[in-house]
Amino acid sequence: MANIVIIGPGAVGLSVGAALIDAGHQVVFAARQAFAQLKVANAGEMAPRRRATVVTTPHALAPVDWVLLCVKAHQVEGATAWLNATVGPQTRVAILQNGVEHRERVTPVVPVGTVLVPVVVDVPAARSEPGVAEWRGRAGLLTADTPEGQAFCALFAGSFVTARPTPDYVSENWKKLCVNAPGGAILALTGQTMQVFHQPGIAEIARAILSECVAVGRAEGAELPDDLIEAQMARFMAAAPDDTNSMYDDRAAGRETEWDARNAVIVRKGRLHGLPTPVSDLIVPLLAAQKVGVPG
Ligand SMILES: NC(=O)C1=CN([C@@H]2O[C@H](COP(=O)(O)OP(=O)(O)OC[C@H]3O[C@@H](n4cnc5c(N)ncnc54)[C@H](OP(=O)(O)O)[C@@H]3O)[C@@H](O)[C@H]2O)C=CC1
Ligand SMILES: CC(C)(CO)C(=O)C(=O)O
Repeated sequence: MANIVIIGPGAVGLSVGAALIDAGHQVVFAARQAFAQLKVANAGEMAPRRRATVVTTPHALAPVDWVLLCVKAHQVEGATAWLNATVGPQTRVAILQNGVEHRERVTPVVPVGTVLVPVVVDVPAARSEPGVAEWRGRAGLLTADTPEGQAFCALFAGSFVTARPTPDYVSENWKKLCVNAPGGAILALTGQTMQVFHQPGIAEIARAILSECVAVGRAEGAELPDDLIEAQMARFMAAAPDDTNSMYDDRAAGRETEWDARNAVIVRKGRLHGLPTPVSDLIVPLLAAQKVGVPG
């Protein structure tokens, strides 16, 4: 049994937290708002009763075996007090986020030498209220095939989450960005669900963002096959019309979106490699200009 603190009890944090409780670990949720019960289930299924241990102040915490950082990419700095309270010399910090800059984001806010475990998250999920989340159909996590990646995956043995190390983490991480960069931006900018991909011109924009992501990912060392673009486009076109994603959910609620981690990153890293990213250049300022506090 491991002692685990989950910072950020949102859609992903609650889902993986429920799995870790099922796997027999001591799980504490570090939250801004208290909740007593955890109601987490696969869509359409009854949530089993799980008691939640929740703390709302970092002073109530001490260093643990594992910290799972599940806040949004732009919320990492805001989680510093929680990290200060929970990370000791033996603590490993798993970063469950989208984007490809997990280490760059978290290294400045943890003690030098802290073991970081970036995680590719394939858990489509939404949180409806504190303590309540629904995941949709699959719950997969990927880490690098390192001793700490393996140790992280072992935490989920016997739970509904499938966690596994991959020999090519960089490529898997960029493949996930190839889903998130076009999907998140288009839904956040249009305020529409996945049916928008069938509107005139939208698929072309998605394909262009995807092509830029593939080119930059390859320059960063990811092995991305030639057929990835059309295979991903086919998945977008076949998505259920009312399907959404977390950028859509954030925009719909008037929250800040992860445009920097999912789209500006393509521009940033493209520049480093001298690669043109004209469509991302255009959409990033539009995403950045979306008004926080105004549901869209
Ligand atoms: N949702 C999804 O389907 C998927 C999401 N991801 C990625 O996983 C990561 C997490 O996403 P998701 O779970 O959807 O995000 P959510 O917005 O649902 O959850 C983030 C949580 O972090 C909390 N939080 C933010 N700042 C702090 C803080 N300073 N102290 C304590 N808690 C804090 C928020 O609290 P509060 O409610 O108080 O704001 C919220 O509960 C993102 O990088 C996302 O892109 C990856 C795959 C799928
Ligand atoms: C569920 C999925 C894959 C949709 O793009 C996602 O990562 C997100 O919503 O953030």
